[in-house]
Order: sequence, then C-alpha cells, then structure tokens
Amino acid sequence: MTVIRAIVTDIEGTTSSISFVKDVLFPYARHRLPAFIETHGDQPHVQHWLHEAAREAGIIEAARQEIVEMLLRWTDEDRKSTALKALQGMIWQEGYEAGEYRAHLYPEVAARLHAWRGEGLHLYVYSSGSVPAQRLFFRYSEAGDLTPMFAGYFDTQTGPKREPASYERIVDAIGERPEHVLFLSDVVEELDAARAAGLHTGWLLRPPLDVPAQPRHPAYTSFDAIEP
Ligand SMILES: CSCCC(=O)C(=O)COP(=O)(O)O
Ligand SMILES: [Mg+2]
Repeated sequence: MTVIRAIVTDIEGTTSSISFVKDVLFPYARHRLPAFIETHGDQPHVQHWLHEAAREAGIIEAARQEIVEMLLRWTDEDRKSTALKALQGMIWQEGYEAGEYRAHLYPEVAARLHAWRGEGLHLYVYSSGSVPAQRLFFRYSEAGDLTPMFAGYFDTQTGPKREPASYERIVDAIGERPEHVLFLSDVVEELDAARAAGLHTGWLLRPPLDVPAQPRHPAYTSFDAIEP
C-alpha cells in the first residue's frame, strides 16, 4: 500500500494560474527591472545575481546595460534562470507589500492544503521561482498567509526541474524516502523526472485543458480529486 507522508507542489499551473504569473508578475518585474538595477545594482546581493546572470550567459565582462537587456530578453523567453528568478523575486516584494496584487490560487487549494496538514502530511514547494519569491507568493495569497502550511521550499538552486537528481536532493533534504513523497505539477517533463527518482506523481490539468484518455501520470483537474 502507498503511504504518502509528504507532498511537494509546483506553483505555476498547479496551485495557481499560469496567467497570474505571465500576465501580472512577469510584466510587473519587467517594467521595473531597469530602474531596480539602477538603484540597487551596487548592493552585494543584487551584484551577486548580476554576476551569476553574466556567468550563465558565458559573458566575462559586460556593461550593466547589456546585462539588463539580456535579463529583459530572458523574461520574454520565460527562461528559468536562477539569477533572473532571484532578481524578479526582489522586485515582486514591493508590489506585494504595496497591495498591487495578491497571488492567485485555484479555489480549492487553500482548504486542501489545510486538510492535508490536518492529516499530518508535510508540505513543500518546488518552483522555478526563487525561494524568497515563493514565500512572498504564499504569504500574500488570495487566501491569506499560507506560509505556515509549508515545511520547506526548493527552487532551481536545488537543480533544474526536469532532472531526476533534483528530486533525489529534495527527498534527501526533507528526510523522506521517495516512495513516500508525492510531487504535483502541470508539466509532464517535471513529473517524468520526479518519477525517475522514485517519487509518486500527480499531473494537474486545470480546465479548459483536456485530460488524455491514457495520461502518462495520474491526472487531476483539481486538488480535491487527489487522495494521497
Ligand atoms: C514563485 S512565483 C513565480 C513563479 C515563476 O517565476 C515561475 O517561473 C513559475 O514556475 P513553476 O516552476 O512554479 O511552474
Ligand atoms: Mg508549473
């Protein structure tokens, strides 16, 4: 019998709509990125991620303006760059704190997270968004502060979401065996990687997406259909 003790969830397309991330968060950060780098670019934590972005692009020396243009291009390409995600997270903080938006959640998500916690399951997040951005997302969610629901957060500093080794690191970090962990995502390649690492998987196909007749992973249209 399968005993699930921990659930690791993706955010975009899983707990929350792709449109909130693409149409609200990304444009907010894109619009403010040049001014943010201008005013905060000398702070060590910002400098660190600017250097990381340059390193990722294989650039040895670049003017700050070139890095900014590259980051804007990466935003448009939805590149899952750890450096870009770290910088976006810093910019989103202002928007959350000013009440410009709250993080979207599908309607059943908050109640289901509460129910799973009540059943003693340990909950974690694994998203391409940086860990600070994930904390902000759930702190300023439409359903209020959900950060007490989560025991930990993982981002691409743990590894790319399409590589089995990332999931091996996560189960090690949370002190579970993979067969006791369920990973939820909307992206089949992420689920393939998690399964290759021995985790159980749940594929979120939110309406109006169609559920294939023979899905590659157990498929759900809502968290309410999942019975861990
Ligand atoms: C933490 S909110 C922003 C999410 C984000 O930047 C992103 O790329 C979403 O990726 P996910 O891995 O959650 O699908
Ligand atoms: Mg996703």
